[in-house]
Amino acid sequence: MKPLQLQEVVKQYGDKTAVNGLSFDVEEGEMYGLLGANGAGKTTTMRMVLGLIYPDGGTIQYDGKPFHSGLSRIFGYLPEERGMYPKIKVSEQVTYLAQLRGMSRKDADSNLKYWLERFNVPENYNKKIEELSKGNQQKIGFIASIVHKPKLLILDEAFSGLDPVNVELLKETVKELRDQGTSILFSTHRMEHVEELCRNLTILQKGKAVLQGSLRDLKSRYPREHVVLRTSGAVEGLQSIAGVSDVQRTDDGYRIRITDEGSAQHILQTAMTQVNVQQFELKEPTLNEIFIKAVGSESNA
Ligand SMILES: Nc1ncnc2c1ncn2[C@@H]1O[C@H](COP(=O)(O)OP(=O)(O)OP(=O)(O)O)[C@@H](O)[C@H]1O
Repeated sequence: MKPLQLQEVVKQYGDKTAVNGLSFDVEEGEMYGLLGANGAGKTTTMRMVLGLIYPDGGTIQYDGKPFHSGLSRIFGYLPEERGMYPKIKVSEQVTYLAQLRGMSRKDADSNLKYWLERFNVPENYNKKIEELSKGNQQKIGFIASIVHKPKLLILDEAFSGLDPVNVELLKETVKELRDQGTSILFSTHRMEHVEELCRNLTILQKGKAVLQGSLRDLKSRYPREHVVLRTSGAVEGLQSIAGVSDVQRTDDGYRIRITDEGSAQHILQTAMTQVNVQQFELKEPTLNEIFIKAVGSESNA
């Protein structure tokens, strides 16, 4: 039984179709990536999964069952727009939210203290949200979404507004929760985070899945267009090899763009006849390149 299963889900706002026939599953202990340009339908999908809005078509199932009110206990949600009350103290707010999700005040308080320590902000316990920096508010929002140990964690742009050290801290935490069995639905505009954290993903465009599957499969569907060459010196004639579209000199070799994978062998042969080749690599496309190809110029959907 899958913790989360969407089948042909549709959401209309008037005559605008925000989500159009979307299907995907999230396994136990899996972090699933939801990507798409602004307005593609990511937040709408998450809000449907959380039961905050209802689909106009299709089904959403949790462990094989439809939505029911008891699910709020297993959900954790970090919305894109911070949903915290500015005038209320961190301790009161986070423990209250955890109690709404079925945790005792005592357990919520000790978990909150644990996470504040882990995130190096124990002094925030007695502060009001409005007294905190934007990044620290984000951390408290994140703690509020996990303090009650949810089974299904929904993270909408969870790392936005954080400095690189804190992004690492939250990434490590998310990986730990995933490895402990939490199912995570994760939306972001940062492709490298999806590459690092998610095995499976959907790229949405205007509410439709334009690309879907495992990162490995998606990468294998797209041609490899970059060659990295490290050499002992300069190589003549790279630009004139058939299929080479761009040659850039780097500190210790070349970065070459090709339009045909077959030209990679010719590049290697050409280099080997002239210099010592220290590295030769035909690079897989990055998710960023795949995204741009899939969504392309229509990214302002
Ligand atoms: N309450 C609403 N009423 C009307 N239209 C809405 C509403 N919420 C979202 N939409 C529309 O539905 C589409 C999908 O919006 P959604 O917020 O789900 O996109 P998103 O992928 O989360 O975008 P972003 O990356 O900008 O957060 C957009 O065209 C948006 O304008």
